[in-house]
Amino acid sequence: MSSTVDSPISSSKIQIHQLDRLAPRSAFLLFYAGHPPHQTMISSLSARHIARIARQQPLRLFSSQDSLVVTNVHEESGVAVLAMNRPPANSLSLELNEAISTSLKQIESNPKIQSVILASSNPTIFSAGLDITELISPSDERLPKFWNSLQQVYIDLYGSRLATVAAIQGHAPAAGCMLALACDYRIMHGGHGEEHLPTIGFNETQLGIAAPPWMGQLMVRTIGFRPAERALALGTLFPPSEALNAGVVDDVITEQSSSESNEVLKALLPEALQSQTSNPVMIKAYEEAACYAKIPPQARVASKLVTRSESLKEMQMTREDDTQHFCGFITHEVVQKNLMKYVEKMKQRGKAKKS
Ligand SMILES: CCCCC/C=C\CCC/C=C/CC(=O)SCCNC(=O)CCNC(=O)[C@H](O)C(C)(C)COP(=O)(O)OP(=O)(O)OC[C@H]1O[C@@H](n2cnc3c(N)ncnc32)[C@H](O)[C@@H]1OP(=O)(O)O
Repeated sequence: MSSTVDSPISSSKIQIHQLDRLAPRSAFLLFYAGHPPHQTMISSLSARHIARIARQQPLRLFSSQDSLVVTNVHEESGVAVLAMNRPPANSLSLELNEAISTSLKQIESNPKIQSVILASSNPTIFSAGLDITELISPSDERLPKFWNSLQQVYIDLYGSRLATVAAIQGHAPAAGCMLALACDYRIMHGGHGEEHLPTIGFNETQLGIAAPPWMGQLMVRTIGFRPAERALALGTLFPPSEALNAGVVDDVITEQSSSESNEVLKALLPEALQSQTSNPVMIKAYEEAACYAKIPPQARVASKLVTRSESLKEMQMTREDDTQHFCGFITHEVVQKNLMKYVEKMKQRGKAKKS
């Protein structure tokens, strides 16, 4: 039996073949059909349930407003988009980390896809790094789980079989910068005038904490030992042109969006990102992603392994120690005080901005 479901959020039609008998593969099947999935909702619906609803009425699989991550695939070009969608700042909570990892794996399971653009539905913030509220007075149970989820995002992104392109529309401090550095290519927006420059970098020391070794090493591998040593110690946040000069990003786009929307981006971008179809960072990110997608995948992946497998192995070997260090460090009284002060300042700044 086969039935077709009209998706209310995209014009694509989903073929559901004998869904009742495909329980464990239902999410995969739906994803495969080019439909942007919502992790929680798909996993919470049984295949039998989905099939029953599908026969009766149009199926609403997710609402892009409340998805932590929104994705879409464009099989013709082999490119997918995975966009963080956690207002107000895409700060990385346990749940957002898990959603990024799950979505990336789902995209990887589509053999027609060779590249993914990591993006943000927020036009001025790529990601504000770790959700600082996860670090303050944390529970003994959640803190290691949280850190593990971040390590996993790094492992999944850095070791992905896909070519990964970061479309950095706005700020990318700390773990936000880590996400970008774990990609294969980084394109940053040049900002809108001197007063509104986005920045990228590891600013941890400014919070009274230090980037963990694997994050610090990622910067070292990206920009070289001496510049990284200095940037890590000072907690430097690079504005776009400095980020380009230092090699933190590969490209900076200064042109403004045009009024004409790009047809491929219209098909590629999830609903929550449709306002970005004329965005020059997105256009460039798509061009780069499509360019990577044309390279024979075995060769591309083999070359990635040459540069990344050692550090990934090291990460796997030291993962547990790293979690212990992190939990010990974060729960230290002095660190907790520093973090509280930092959050207080952040809130004051927010209030001042709003008043
Ligand atoms: C030797 C062994 C050592 C072992 C140590 C091991 C581990 C240590 C772990 C260290 C790892 C740390 C990694 C991190 O990622 S730490 C987090 C760092 N992030 C930041 O410092 C960013 C803070 N935010 C900002 O600077 C700005 O918000 C911005 C991103 C530049 C955006 O600025 P703007 O556009 O002006 O927006 P607002 O400031 O008004 O923010 C909007 C909104 O979002 C809230 N928010 C922002 N960032 C975070 C965050 N990181 N976590 C939680 N919430 C955040 C902010 O409070 C505003 O909320 P309201 O609208 O409610 O006011």
